[in-house]
Amino acid sequence: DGGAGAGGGRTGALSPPPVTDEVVQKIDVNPPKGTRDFPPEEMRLRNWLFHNFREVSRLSGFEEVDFPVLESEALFIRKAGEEIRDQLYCFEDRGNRRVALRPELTPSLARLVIQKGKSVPFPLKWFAVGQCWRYERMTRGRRREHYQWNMDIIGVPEVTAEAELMSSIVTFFKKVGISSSDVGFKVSSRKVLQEVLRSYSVPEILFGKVCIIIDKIEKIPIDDIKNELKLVGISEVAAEELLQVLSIKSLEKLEEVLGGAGEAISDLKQLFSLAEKFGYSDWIQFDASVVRGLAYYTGIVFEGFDREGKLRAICGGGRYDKLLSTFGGDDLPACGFGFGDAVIIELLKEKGLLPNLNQQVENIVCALDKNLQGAAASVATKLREKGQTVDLVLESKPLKWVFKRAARINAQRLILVGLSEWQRGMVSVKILASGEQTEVELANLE
Ligand SMILES: CC(=O)Nc1cnc2ccccc2c1
Repeated sequence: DGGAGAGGGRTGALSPPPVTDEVVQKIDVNPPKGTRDFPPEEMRLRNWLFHNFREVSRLSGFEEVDFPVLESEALFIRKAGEEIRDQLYCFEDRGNRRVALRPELTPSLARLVIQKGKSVPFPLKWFAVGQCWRYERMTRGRRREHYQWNMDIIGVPEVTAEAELMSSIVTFFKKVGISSSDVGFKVSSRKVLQEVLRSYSVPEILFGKVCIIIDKIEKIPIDDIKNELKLVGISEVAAEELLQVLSIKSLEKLEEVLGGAGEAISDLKQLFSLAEKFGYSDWIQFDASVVRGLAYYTGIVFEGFDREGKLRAICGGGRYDKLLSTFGGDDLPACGFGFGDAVIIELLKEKGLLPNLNQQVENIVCALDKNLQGAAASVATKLREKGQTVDLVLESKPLKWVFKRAARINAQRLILVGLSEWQRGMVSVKILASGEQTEVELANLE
């Protein structure tokens, strides 16, 4: 209702409601539309997932970085008609600055690389796990935020960098129990598109726009694709040839069409041979229709997909050799990928691979009467100093309540601090699995 809230009907300019400490109106306890809370159970799963992301990145010698979730809007203004641009979560702040919640991490990473300039040792191998935002009409009921794992290599022009990145993703999949019969990577190069467009002397500046249109190939009718291509100035003949080439599923066929001289073929051949050496050949396949939906990719592009075809892309990435120079930096070769936190969880559910994560504590410590609360606290501290996890009962509770809590938090041991034992320097220790109960000297408790 806006105006008539707490302070009764207000006239003239809306003034903030009077600060009162009683509840003036029931607030909505749900998180904002399209966003999630992470109560303990969900947070354990999220931590498990992010721990695996970080372990794989560490295994490959990558260093973790992070950036503000809020960036200047200018960082994301691209003219190629990307969906991520239409859904930018942008606004004007109180200093009248145009800002945006980041929709992806790569532009921030590029900004930091340029900021660091020559002071960092190339090649850079950086990774990040960060929340990304989009603002889309809730009609679609989709989430407005998700977390993305990114790994990027800056300063390596050869496709060994792309091969290394895909190797890291394969390592992650294996680590969580996913095999090449569950998922695969569709791999292509935007140089395929580039070579076809050049043969029809289409100006380079249309390249990004054409890629974004082509990326919608499985999302909108083919006639709309042709129409959009015509609108940006691609001739019907060129569009036909483009769509023909995009249906090629083998490198041999592609070589027949493009000839063996171009970079697209040599990059892809090198990549497939490296995949063999890395040992993940059975995970990847050439598919010329993969272009990805981000305008800045310039070379190899890849996306992880579930072989049952039930889910959206699991992850995606590629080479973006021009992004840093468009931000005014040096012309630095770069490649990377983004891996969202949503589809992978759906896939793990489908495959019955979700880990069973419960709260675990080693000890629950309880005073048997309230005069021993201090004693119980000293026992808890002693155990914690030894690195043991302790849930300390903070108020006097009936034993029935303590046993119930011990079971719920999966405590291994119940430590009871009773008066007669305490006076003899002892505490009572009950192993909850076996029920075995013993008296232990405080000094020997570990
Ligand atoms: C499946 C899912 O949650 N996707 C998702 C959710 N939020 C986003 C926010 C920004 C960019 C991409 C996003 C993608």
